[in-house]
Amino acid sequence: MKMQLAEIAHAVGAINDFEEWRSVSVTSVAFDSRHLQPGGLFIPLTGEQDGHKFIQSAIDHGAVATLWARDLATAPADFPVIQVADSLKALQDLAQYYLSKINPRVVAITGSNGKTTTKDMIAAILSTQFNVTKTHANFNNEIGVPMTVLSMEPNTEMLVVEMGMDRPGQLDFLSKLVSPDLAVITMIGEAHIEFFGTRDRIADAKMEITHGLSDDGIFVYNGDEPLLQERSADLTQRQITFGQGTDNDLAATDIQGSATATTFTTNQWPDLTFTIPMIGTYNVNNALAALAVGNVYRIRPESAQKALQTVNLTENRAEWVKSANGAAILSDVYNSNPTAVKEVLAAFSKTPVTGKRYVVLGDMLELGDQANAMHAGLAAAIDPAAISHVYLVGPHMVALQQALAKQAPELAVTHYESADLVTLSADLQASLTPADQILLKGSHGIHLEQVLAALQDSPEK
Ligand SMILES: CC(=O)N[C@H]1[C@@H](OP(=O)(O)OP(=O)(O)OC[C@H]2O[C@@H](n3ccc(=O)[nH]c3=O)[C@H](O)[C@@H]2O)O[C@H](CO)[C@@H](O)[C@@H]1O[C@H](C)C(=O)N[C@@H](C)C(=O)N[C@H](CCC(=O)N[C@@H](CCC[C@@H](N)C(=O)O)C(=O)O)C(=O)O
Ligand SMILES: Nc1ncnc2c1ncn2[C@@H]1O[C@H](COP(=O)(O)OP(=O)(O)OP(=O)(O)O)[C@@H](O)[C@H]1O
Ligand SMILES: C[C@@H](N)C(=O)N[C@H](C)C(=O)O
Repeated sequence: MKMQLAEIAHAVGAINDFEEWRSVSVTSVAFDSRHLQPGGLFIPLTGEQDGHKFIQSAIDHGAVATLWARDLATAPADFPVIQVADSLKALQDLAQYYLSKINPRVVAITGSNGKTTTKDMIAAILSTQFNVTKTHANFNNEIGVPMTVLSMEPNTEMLVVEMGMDRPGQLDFLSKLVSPDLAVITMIGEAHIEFFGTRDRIADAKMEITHGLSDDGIFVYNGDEPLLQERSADLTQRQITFGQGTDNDLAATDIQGSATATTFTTNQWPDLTFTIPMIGTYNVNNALAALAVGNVYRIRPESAQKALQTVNLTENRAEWVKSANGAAILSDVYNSNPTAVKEVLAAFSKTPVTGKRYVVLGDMLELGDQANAMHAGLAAAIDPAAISHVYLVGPHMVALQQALAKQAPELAVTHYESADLVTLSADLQASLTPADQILLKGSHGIHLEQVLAALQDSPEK
């Protein structure tokens, strides 16, 4: 980005006199002083601590100006300051201004699972023809979305933005913040169901992503999900469905999976075989969503085919890596919820292996009073003929341990407390041989990435 301070001050409703600094040029923004680049605007946010206390660190890292939502008397002397009432709102207002200035077409993606993967796939396909800016990693909330907007280069033609939520109203806000031209819902699962109670209410909240859609906007959604089909009937915008069902506008046909890649054809382009460098039928759905979006923007299917084949995916989403002793690790440690676990277990249990298959499952968080039943319910997705040993981590996983003791008493199952990741890692290192495969999946808050790092024999990520 490149804006002068005067422009920024007007966009955020500055309440101080900034005239002497009006021509200071800003080329980036950061809310963490440690991430500031020279020429950056520091945006002090309040988390556990008050970000304002890091202003000197911001200046040391190259900040040329700062927002300030505190008494001006506490601001740094002789340094460009824009005083605002609320720095988070100022960040959001600045993003909305910058978005209108660059004026890209906006594709917004949400869903209980698959947001990040689908975002990466859509960006890869659109990048074959357009200048694309996409969400960095998982920056998908009321801070992450404005940061994504402000990361756009001036020549950005397409903005591909991931939107997350764990409460009603959040997607309504984010959708109205960026006014998408096209909105995608990947699927409805059980993520954050603790705060909704039912999948119906999750679907209601996910549909909020259409609230910012213009009348000529487009809604792309998983046509296999009845909760979305029901709700899409209320929309006037053009709709495109994708999924496995043959009645979808874009349906997968002839899916063939291997450990490291999945191929499929579609009803729209029956003579074209698509390949994605990842495991799982569920990722075919993510690819279908991306193909549907590419088709809206007239990307040739052959170009989309090539883009999917080499898509650069965000780490720890069913990513194959090697352990220090050569065993194959399927790292799916970013997050977890029941549908995601069942999907990846189904795929992992079919992968060819010469040694044994091990599974490490960490607690699935934010499931509320359904947690015990949902953890026990995973037992049906664990095939003792395919899996040699199940390692469970966290208090909720005791319910799965008990269910497996009844369902498959012969299956080796070991349970660890959340604090015992070092012990778990040591036990795994003692068991794994180069011929084995191991799946790691757990909620963000269980931090199985620590086990991953131990098995890769690298410093904790
Ligand atoms: C509020 C905030 O700024 N949080 C960030 C902060 O965390 P924390 O509060 O622990 O930091 P501190 O108290 O230490 O610091 C306070 C501020 O001071 C800054 N600072 C600190 C030290 C220093 O030396 N210099 C500094 O300037 C600091 O940056 C703070 O601003 O700091 C962390 C480290 O920078 C940040 O990671 C943290 O950011 C939070 C996680 C955040 O929301 N970041 C967004 C950019 C984002 O999108 N993060 C995503 C995860 C989003 C997510 O969880 N999405 C959910 C769905 C949506 C749920 C929604 N309700 C929500 O709350 O998110 C999902 O399921 O996907 C990501 O990180 O991947
Ligand atoms: N379409 C899908 N259906 C079911 N599960 C999926 C789907 N896509 C991905 N997953 C599962 O969800 C995990 C996270 O994928 P991804 O990060 O793309 O989703 P996300 O919605 O961004 O997740 P989060 O909300 O945790 O950031 C994957 O590793 C996989 O286990
Ligand atoms: C990534 C974050 N929003 C999230 O989903 N947290 C849950 C509770 C987790 O820790 O898995």
